[in-house]
Amino acid sequence: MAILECRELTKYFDSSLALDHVSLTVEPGRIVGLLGPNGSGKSTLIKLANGLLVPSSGVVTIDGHAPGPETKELVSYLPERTYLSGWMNVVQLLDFFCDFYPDFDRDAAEHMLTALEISPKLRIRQMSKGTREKVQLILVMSRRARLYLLDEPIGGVDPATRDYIIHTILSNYNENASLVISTHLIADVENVLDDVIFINKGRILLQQSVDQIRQEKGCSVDELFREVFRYAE
Ligand SMILES: Nc1ncnc2c1ncn2[C@@H]1O[C@H](COP(=O)(O)OP(=O)(O)OP(=O)(O)O)[C@@H](O)[C@H]1O
Repeated sequence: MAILECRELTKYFDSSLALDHVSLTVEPGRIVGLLGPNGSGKSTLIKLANGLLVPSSGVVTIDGHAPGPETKELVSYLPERTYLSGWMNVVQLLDFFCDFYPDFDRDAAEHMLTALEISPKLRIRQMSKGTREKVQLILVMSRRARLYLLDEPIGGVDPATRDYIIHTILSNYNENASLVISTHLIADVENVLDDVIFINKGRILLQQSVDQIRQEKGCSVDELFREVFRYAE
């Protein structure tokens, strides 16, 4: 069964259409790039999957269930904006995640924080944007979840560290889990993606595996994205 499924998922904000009859599936064990320009509906889709928004029509399910308390145990979510309190330091954040999430692997988180030389005493409000993103991503990826929904995880991280982060994190997560990464930094993530979903103005333009794209179209995801969006209305 698909871990995430949307059928004809539609979301209006007042009269403005943010998602327009979106149908897609994410299978277990896949790393999926949700790729689209600003305002294309990526965050709206992820929030609907988390139950933070309610669909105007259509359905979203996680492992066959509508978003709710049951699915929150399966999903580890990295929101677009931080929800962590500025006064908390890294140790307090680790304590918080341990208390809150039974599936949190504290050793794995500590290991990644050490690898990235992030001091345990550092408070959220003292962190640079990039460091804050690294810490949040480590916390979210240290849960042993079935589905990770990452909304723009690495926008503030410098390009030299992005690759390292992506690989550190991917070498620490459960291979049977699925990952949806929303980003417009395609070149940085395309080597780790199994599938891509292109979204524009609330509509899915393409859902395909990266291997298929390379074989059939003979180009990289980044090149195809530029091509498709050049002609998108
Ligand atoms: N709470 C809201 N109220 C009204 N309109 C909203 C709200 N949230 C999103 N929208 C609108 O819905 C559309 C999709 O927004 P969304 O945030 O999902 O895009 P996105 O692809 O995540 O963009 P970005 O890459 O800039 O984060 C946009 O036109 C946005 O202005």
